[in-house]
Amino acid sequence: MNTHEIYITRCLQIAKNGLGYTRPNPMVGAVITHNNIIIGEGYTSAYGGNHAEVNAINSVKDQSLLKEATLYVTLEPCSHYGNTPPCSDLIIHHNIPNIVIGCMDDNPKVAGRGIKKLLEAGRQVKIGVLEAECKMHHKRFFTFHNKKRPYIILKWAETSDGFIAPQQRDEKKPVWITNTLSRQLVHKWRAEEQAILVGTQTVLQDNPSLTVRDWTGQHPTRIVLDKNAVLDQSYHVFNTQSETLILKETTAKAICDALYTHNITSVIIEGGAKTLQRFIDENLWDEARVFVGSIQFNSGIKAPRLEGEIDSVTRLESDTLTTYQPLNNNKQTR
Ligand SMILES: NC(=O)C1=CN([C@@H]2O[C@H](COP(=O)(O)OP(=O)(O)OC[C@H]3O[C@@H](n4cnc5c(N)ncnc54)[C@H](OP(=O)(O)O)[C@@H]3O)[C@@H](O)[C@H]2O)C=CC1
Ligand SMILES: Nc1c(N[C@@H]2O[C@H](COP(=O)(O)O)[C@@H](O)[C@H]2O)[nH]c(=O)[nH]c1=O
Ligand SMILES: [Zn+2]
Repeated sequence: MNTHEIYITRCLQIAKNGLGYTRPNPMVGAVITHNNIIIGEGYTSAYGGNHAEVNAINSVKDQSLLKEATLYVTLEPCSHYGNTPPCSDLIIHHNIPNIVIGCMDDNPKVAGRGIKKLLEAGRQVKIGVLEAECKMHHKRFFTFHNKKRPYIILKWAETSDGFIAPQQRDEKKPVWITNTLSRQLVHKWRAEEQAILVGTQTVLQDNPSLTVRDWTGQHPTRIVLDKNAVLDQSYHVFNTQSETLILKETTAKAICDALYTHNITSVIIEGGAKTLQRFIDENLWDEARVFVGSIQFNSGIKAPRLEGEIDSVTRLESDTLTTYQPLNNNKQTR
C-alpha cells in the first residue's frame, strides 16, 4: 500500500461510523495529514449534520497547518448547498493545497463540479485512490443515483429441508428457524439500512414488528405491501416505534420506483417467499443473506429459489449464513 492508499483506507475505516445514521446521505470519511502525520479526522454526522470534510477540518487543533496539508476523502467533496454549504468552498477557504479523492460523486448535483472548483482554485487534486473500495463502500449511494432504485438486500431463514414457514401454525407470530445469535445479527443489519420491506402475508401471519431491538441504532422505515388494503392498524408494523409506508405496487420494478420517489437509498427485504421471489425473478437485488437453521418442517412454504455467486459462508453456532451476489459469471450456484 502506498501513502495515499493508507490514508484512504483510514478514511474508509472511520466512515463506517456513519453507517445507518447518515442516510439518505452517503457515509463519507475524511483525513487531514501534515508532513505525513494525521492532524484531523472526520466522518459524516447524522442526517442534517456536518459533512465529513467539515468535521475533519474542525478537528484540526492548529488550523495554521491547513495551508500545507493534504485532505483525503472517500467521495468527491460536494459543490452544492444542501443542509450545509459546499465542502469544496470550505477546502478552498482554508487554503488546503492537496486533495486526494477516492471516487467521484455521481449525484447530478455534484458530478465533477466539486473537483472542478478545486482545480480552478489552483489546488492539486488526485482522483481514484482505492476507487473500487470507495465505490463498494458507497454502494447504497451509487446504486440509488445510477440505477434510480435503492440498494436491495434479500434476507431469509430456511430450515435444513428448505422451508421458510411451516404448513400450519397456532399463533400470529414468527416460527423461529434461526438461533438468537443469528437473530441479533439481523437486528444489526436492520439498523444499517434505511428501510425494511415485507409482503402482505408476512404481516398477516407473523405480525412482525420489524424494529431494531437487539442492537443499537435507528429503526428502518417499514414498508408493507398491501395491494388490496387488507391490513388494519392493529398490526405491530403500524405501532408508533417507527414510520410505516404502505405500497400497493405489485411488481418489484414498480416497488423500486416508489421507493426511489420516497428517497429510500437502501432496503432489506425480509420476506415472505412470494415477495422475495418477485425481486429475484425481476433481477432486482444486490445481495442475498440466507440463513439455514438446523430444524426441519417436512412441509410448508418453500424457500425462494435463487441463482447467485456465493460471497461468504459463516457458521453461527447451529446456523449457517451464506451470502450471495447476482451472477456475473458462471461460478458456484445454489
Ligand atoms: N423464515 C423467514 O425468513 C420468513 C418467513 N416468512 C413466512 O412466509 C410466509 C408468508 O410468505 P408468502 O406467503 O410467500 O407471502 P408474502 O409475505 O410474500 O406476501 C405475499 C402476498 O402479498 C401480496 N403482494 C402484494 N404485493 C406483492 C408483491 N409485490 N410481491 C409479492 N406479493 C405481493 C400477494 O398478493 P398477490 O399474489 O395477489 O399479488 C400475496 O398475497 C409467512 O408464513 C411467514 O411466516 C416470512 C418472512 C421471512
Ligand atoms: N422466522 C425467522 C425470521 N422471520 C422474519 O422476521 C420477522 C419477525 O420480525 P420481528 O417481529 O421484528 O422479530 C418475520 O416476519 C420474518 O420476516 N427471520 C429470521 O432471521 N429467522 C427466522 O427464523
Ligand atoms: Zn460536503
